[in-house]
Amino acid sequence: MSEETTLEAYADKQELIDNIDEIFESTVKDLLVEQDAVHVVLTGGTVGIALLENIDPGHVLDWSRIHLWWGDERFVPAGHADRNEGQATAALIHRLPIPAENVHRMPASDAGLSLDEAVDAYDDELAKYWPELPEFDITFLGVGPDAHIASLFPGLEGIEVDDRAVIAVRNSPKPPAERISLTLPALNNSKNVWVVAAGADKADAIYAAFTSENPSEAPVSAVEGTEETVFFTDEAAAERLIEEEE
Ligand SMILES: O=C(O)[C@H](O)[C@@H](O)[C@H](O)[C@H](O)COP(=O)(O)O
Repeated sequence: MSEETTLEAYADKQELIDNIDEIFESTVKDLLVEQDAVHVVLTGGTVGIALLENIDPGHVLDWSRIHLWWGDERFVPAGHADRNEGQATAALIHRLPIPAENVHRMPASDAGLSLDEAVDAYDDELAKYWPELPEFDITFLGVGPDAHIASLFPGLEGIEVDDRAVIAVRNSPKPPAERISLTLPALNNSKNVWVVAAGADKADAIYAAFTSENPSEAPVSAVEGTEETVFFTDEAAAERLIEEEE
């Protein structure tokens, strides 16, 4: 973890997602002044979806220049309640004036592709924009109580992959078992990596993020954006770190 990694702990989950809303708007606005398009990676999970629901519809952002990607997806049929993209669509995307071609969903399991073919298809989609590693602007990541990020879980081989941007996951301990995930090098090749977590059940994971030196045990400890890495949490999730400082 780099020195550029910071922790912003808010009183509770609502304060956390309200602040992310403001920071997201101002960061995207600033980026749109400097560059033609802004690429944002979304995450599933409770806070990841709650923050999308909370995005103020009054924001004046040029959504035609904003692209949405996913850090991971559950490999289930389209329309299944587990789909991260479906939850994100219901929470935010359906109310955005965003062109359909800017929303880069990972394939569903009923799209006529095997899991490996679906992984290749997402790789091809990324390659339309970046020949090598994707260069995202903002990457949101939730974190599990076991310290996983995206679908990179402790003890599984996915966290070690460093030669491709997208992988198939077949043995996720968090159901469903089959998933598609970006790899650590792809997630970390983002200007801003923003980890979001709330609740006391995340306290061990957030503590590990700042103290572990073993990504295989605590994948979240390996996140690092190219410019900035911020952990946005509530006080409950940051409790062990806060206690240590006192
Ligand atoms: O598909 C998923 O499950 C996620 O993308 C996953 O990485 C999630 O962000 C964390 O598990 C946190 O989820 P919770 O906030 O629900 O604990």
